Amino acid sequence: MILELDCGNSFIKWRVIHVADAAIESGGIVDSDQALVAEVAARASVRLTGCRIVSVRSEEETDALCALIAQAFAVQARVAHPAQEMAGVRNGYDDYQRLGMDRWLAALGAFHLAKGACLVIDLGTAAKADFVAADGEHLGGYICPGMPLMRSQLRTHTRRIRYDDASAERALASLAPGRSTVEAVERGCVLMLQGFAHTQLEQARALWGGDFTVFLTGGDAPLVREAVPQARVVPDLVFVGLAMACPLD
Ligand SMILES: Nc1ncnc2c1ncn2[C@@H]1O[C@H](COP(=O)(O)OP(=O)(O)O)[C@@H](O)[C@H]1O
Ligand SMILES: CC(C)(COP(=O)(O)O)[C@@H](O)C(=O)NCCC(=O)O
Ligand SMILES: [K+]
Repeated sequence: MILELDCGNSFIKWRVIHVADAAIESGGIVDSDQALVAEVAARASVRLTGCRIVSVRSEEETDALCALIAQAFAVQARVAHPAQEMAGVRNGYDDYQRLGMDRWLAALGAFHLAKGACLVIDLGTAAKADFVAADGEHLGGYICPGMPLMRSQLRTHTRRIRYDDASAERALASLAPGRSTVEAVERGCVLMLQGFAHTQLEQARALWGGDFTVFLTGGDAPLVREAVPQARVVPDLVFVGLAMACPLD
């Protein structure tokens, strides 16, 4: 079995898949290396034979995670690295090594699934959009603060915006104009995310008319899915690209 890890800025997404058919054995989301090792050790019933990782964290943090995995599960992790070109997609950055690896792998996965022009909207710590043309040329993209960053900026840089996580969750039962601080902030930030998604769709339409596929991924994808009904919601899009960039057998 193979352990797959997607290390974002806030969370590590993990799953264990079977080598033969890539069927998913188990998976989860954790907020630390230690929690990851504990969860995988508790739930992955069969011994791991390999591990592949995509990380947007520092090299030191990624190396430390690899060392921890080697120690806990006796497997050498393979870390996905940037490429100028892969699986028919050409990296559109001036310096290809600067493109976030999660964005690159999501673009690879999306082009593989769409087999044509595609727009990837990935809503995590940051909100990202990437454009891949029908011929595989990655045209670049956009990075904005995602839901956790918008929320925490308001909480940190104002004196009178304070609320707890439970009331934040309750506030999102509707998107009507807020009648309390928590409703005003939470709903306002969701509308910002939806506005981001709509603007990206407009860009894609200007580029390609109607002939493209929209993918929606990242932990906060559910907050915009109804606002972008034409999008294919693929929560594991980064893992699709990771399997392409780091084949293991
Ligand atoms: N089970 C979960 N645990 C934590 N966050 C979650 C979970 N499900 C959805 N989320 C949302 O996902 C967001 C993080 O998205 P994610 O794509 O994991 O970010 P990153 O890759 O930057 O770490 C959080 O802001 C949170 O709202
Ligand atoms: C933009 C990101 C911070 C997004 O990280 P995430 O929201 O997935 O945690 C990451 O893709 C990154 O560090 N990119 C490098 C800069 C760039 O892509 O231009
Ligand atoms: K991510």
